[in-house]
Amino acid sequence: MLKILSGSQVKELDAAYINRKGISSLNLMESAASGFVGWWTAMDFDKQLPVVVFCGAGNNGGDGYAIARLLHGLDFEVIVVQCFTDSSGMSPDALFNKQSLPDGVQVRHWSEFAPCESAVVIDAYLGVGLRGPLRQEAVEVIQKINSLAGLKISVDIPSGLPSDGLLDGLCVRADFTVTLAFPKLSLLFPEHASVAGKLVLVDIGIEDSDYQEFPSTYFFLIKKDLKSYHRTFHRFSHKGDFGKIMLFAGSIGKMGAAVLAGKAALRTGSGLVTVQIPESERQVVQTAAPELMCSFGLQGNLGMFDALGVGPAIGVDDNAGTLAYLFQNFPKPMVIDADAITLLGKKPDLVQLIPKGSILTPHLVEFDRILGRSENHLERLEKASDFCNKWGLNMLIKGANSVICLADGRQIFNSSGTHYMATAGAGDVLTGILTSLLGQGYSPEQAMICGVYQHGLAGEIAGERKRRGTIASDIVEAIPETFRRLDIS
Ligand SMILES: NC(=O)C1=CN([C@@H]2O[C@H](COP(=O)(O)OP(=O)(O)OC[C@H]3O[C@@H](n4cnc5c(N)ncnc54)[C@H](OP(=O)(O)O)[C@@H]3O)[C@@H](O)[C@H]2O)[C@@H](O)CC1
Ligand SMILES: Nc1ncnc2c1ncn2[C@@H]1O[C@H](COP(=O)(O)OP(=O)(O)O)[C@@H](O)[C@H]1O
Ligand SMILES: [K+]
Repeated sequence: MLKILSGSQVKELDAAYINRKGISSLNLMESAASGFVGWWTAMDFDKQLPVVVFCGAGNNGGDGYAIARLLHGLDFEVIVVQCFTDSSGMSPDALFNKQSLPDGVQVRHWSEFAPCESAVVIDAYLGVGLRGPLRQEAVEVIQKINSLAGLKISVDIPSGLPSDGLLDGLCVRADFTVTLAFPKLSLLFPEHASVAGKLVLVDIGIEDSDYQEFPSTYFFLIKKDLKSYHRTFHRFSHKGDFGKIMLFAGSIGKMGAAVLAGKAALRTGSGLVTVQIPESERQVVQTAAPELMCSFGLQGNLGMFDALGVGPAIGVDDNAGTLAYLFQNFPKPMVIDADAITLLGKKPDLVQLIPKGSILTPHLVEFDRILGRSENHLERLEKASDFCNKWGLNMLIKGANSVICLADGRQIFNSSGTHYMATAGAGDVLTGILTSLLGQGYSPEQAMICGVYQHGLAGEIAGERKRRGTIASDIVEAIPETFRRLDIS
C-alpha cells in the first residue's frame, strides 16, 4: 500500500531515498522523467503533433526539461516554454536539465509563446512546491496554458492545485495527471475531478521501506497489495469454510437489490447465501438465481450465519425495529448499507447498538444523512475518522476512489473503479461482496480492502466490455475474472 505524504514531506522523502541508495537528486528526477515517458510511449501519441512543455523554475520544471529532452530523443517535435524570467532562482537540478536540452528543442518565453494548433501540452510549471496563493505572473501563465486547445498532461499535479488542500482560485485543467511515486492527496478529492483529469501513477523506484519514517494516516490501495490480504483455501476446504451468510435486501418492486447482492456474494465464493425478503416476492429471487435461498420474517436463529449484510432497498419505513433486533442478536461485524444507513440518520440512537467492527457503506448523500453536510472532502474525511473512532466502526465512503475509513484513523483510498460503475445497483453488488468475504473469515479490514478493490476491478472489466452500457449485473458477472487477474485461487 502506498503511503500518501504531504507535499512538504516529499523533499524529505527524496532525501531519505537518495541517501539510502547513494544516488543524486538528479538521478531521481531522471527516474521521474523516464517514468513519465514510459507512460507516454504506451499511450502511443501521434508524432505529427508538436509537444509543448511548460517548465517552471523548481523541480517540477526540472522534470519538464528532462521530459523534453527524452521526447526529443524519441523524434517528437518539442517546444519548451519557460514560465519564469530570471534563471538565477532555478533549482540546481532544473538548471542542469535546462542546460542539457539538445539544440533541436526550441525554447520560448511564456509571454511570447503563440499557441500552435493541436499541440499536446505538458504542464511542468508548478508541483508540490507551491506555497500560498498564486502570484500574478503564475495566474497569467496558468490562464495561458488553460486557453490552449490541445490535450493537457500535468506532471505530478496540475499547476496551481495545492497538494494537500482545496483549490482556492485557479489551476491548470488537466486531461491527465501523471503523478510521481504516490498520488497527492488533493488529486483524490471529488471536487478536483474536473481539474485533475485521469490519474496515472508512475513508480519512480522509491520503496515502501523509504516511507516508514514519515507519519501519515492516508494510504493508496494498489493491485499488488491484494494478494497478501486474501485468505487461501486448500484442497480439503468445504462449503462451511466459505461461510453461510444472510442478506437483508429488497422490498416489493425493488427485488433486484436482493438478487444483485445475493449473486455477488455467490460469485465472491460464499458457500451458502440466504436472502431475507418479503415472502410474496420469493419467485423473483428463485427464478433469477436458483442458487440463492430465501427466508421470510425475522430469523430466530441468526447465530447460524457467519456474516450478515443489511440495507439494500429494504425501505426506511417500519425497519427501525428490524435493525435494532439485528444489532442486538447478531454480535459480529456486519455490513450496513443504503436504507439501513438512511435509517441510522433518522434514528441516531441505533448507532450505539451496532456491533463493533461493522462496516457502513454510505455514498456521499447517505454520508450526509448520518453525519451532516460537509463543505468538502477534507471535512468529510475528518468526520468519518471521528465517527469510526468514537463507535469502533469502519466506514467506506463510496464514489470514485472510495475511501476505507478504519477505527484506528487510517484512511485508504481505492485505486480501482470506473465511472461506468455509476449505475443502479452497483452498491448492492458491493454489499454482497463485502458480506461474502466477512462470511469467509476475513477480518473487516481485509474484507474492505479485498472487496472494495475487487468491486472496482469488476467494474473496470465490465466497463471494458460494455462501456456506457454497463449495468450492475455485468459487474457481478465480472467478479470471477477479478480473482483470475489477481491470481487468487
Ligand atoms: N519524490 C518525488 O515525488 C519527486 C518529485 N519531483 C518533482 O519535484 C517537484 C517539487 O519540486 P520543488 O520542491 O522544487 O517545487 P515546485 O513544485 O517545482 O515549485 C517550486 C516553484 O514554484 C514557485 N512557486 C511556489 N509557490 C508559488 C506561488 N504561490 N506562486 C507562484 N510561484 C510559486 C517557486 O518560486 P519561488 O517561490 O522559488 O520564487 C518555484 O519556482 C514535484 O512536484 C515533482 O514534480 C521529481 O523531480 C523527483 C522526485
Ligand atoms: N465514477 C466512479 N468511479 C468509480 N466508482 C464509482 C463511480 N461511481 C460509482 N462508483 C462505485 O459504484 C458504487 C455505487 O454505489 P451506490 O451509489 O450505493 O449505488 P446503488 O445505490 O445504485 O447500488 C460504489 O461502490 C461506487 O464506489
Ligand atoms: K505541474
